[in-house]
Amino acid sequence: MSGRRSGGDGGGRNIHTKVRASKKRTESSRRWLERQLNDPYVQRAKIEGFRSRAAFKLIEIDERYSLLRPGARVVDLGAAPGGWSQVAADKVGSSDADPLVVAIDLLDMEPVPGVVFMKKDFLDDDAPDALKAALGGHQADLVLSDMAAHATGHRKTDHLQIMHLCEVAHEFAREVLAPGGHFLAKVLRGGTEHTLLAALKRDFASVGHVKPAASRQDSAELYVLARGFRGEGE
Ligand SMILES: C[S@@+](CC[C@H](N)C(=O)[O-])C[C@H]1O[C@@H](n2cnc3c(N)ncnc32)[C@H](O)[C@@H]1O
Repeated sequence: MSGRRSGGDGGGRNIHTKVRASKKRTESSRRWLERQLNDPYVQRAKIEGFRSRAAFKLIEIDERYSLLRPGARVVDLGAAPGGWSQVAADKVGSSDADPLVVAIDLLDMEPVPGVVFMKKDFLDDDAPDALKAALGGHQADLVLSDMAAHATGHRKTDHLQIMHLCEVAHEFAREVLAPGGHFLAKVLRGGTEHTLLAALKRDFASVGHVKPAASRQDSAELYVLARGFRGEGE
């Protein structure tokens, strides 16, 4: 009788698979760390007190399109850790006494002055009403979505997940935006973003894609910007 137990080979293969997977994880963590250390936006975010390098994407888009006007009401979907909320609150002049920015995320977020935050899944049925209540019955001038589901690494799946978030965000924007309001949302290149553009063109006067410099050039990330909401039912 062989000294090997029947599970021996399987166990051995399992260990090799685990070692390979662990090496792959270590390698990708090493690459991530290297990228962080060499990323000028990560350094700038630290120096300028922003929670994320993503803050510079919104700053850059706003410099080009003037979306964040003083007094504007903003909804920030997928807000954590809070870079976009910081930028929005600062530019619209939001304060805790008169908050103009409402934010939501699955994850917790350290408080940002002038931002009403709720930890919640935006895809929950009651999320739109909770956000509207936080807006105190006011319409919004800008709906932002930087939401991204946890990446699976499967390009098509990641693309479809983010497009779904974006479509639901568009539906929400139709319900809360004031006429003339704007919608900015993250998408990933991959095919169906043109369907979304067509849907947005029915509701907004001007629709297009934006790729800010702070968005990594080797990533499929893009932002769809729809300006000049025509108003519900038009
Ligand atoms: C790229 S991060 C946002 C970064 C943020 N704009 C900033 O400047 O710090 C994407 C966020 O989307 C959130 N998210 C993804 N799916 C969501 C969902 N269904 N509901 C709420 N938040 C979601 C994630 O938890 C994550 O924090």
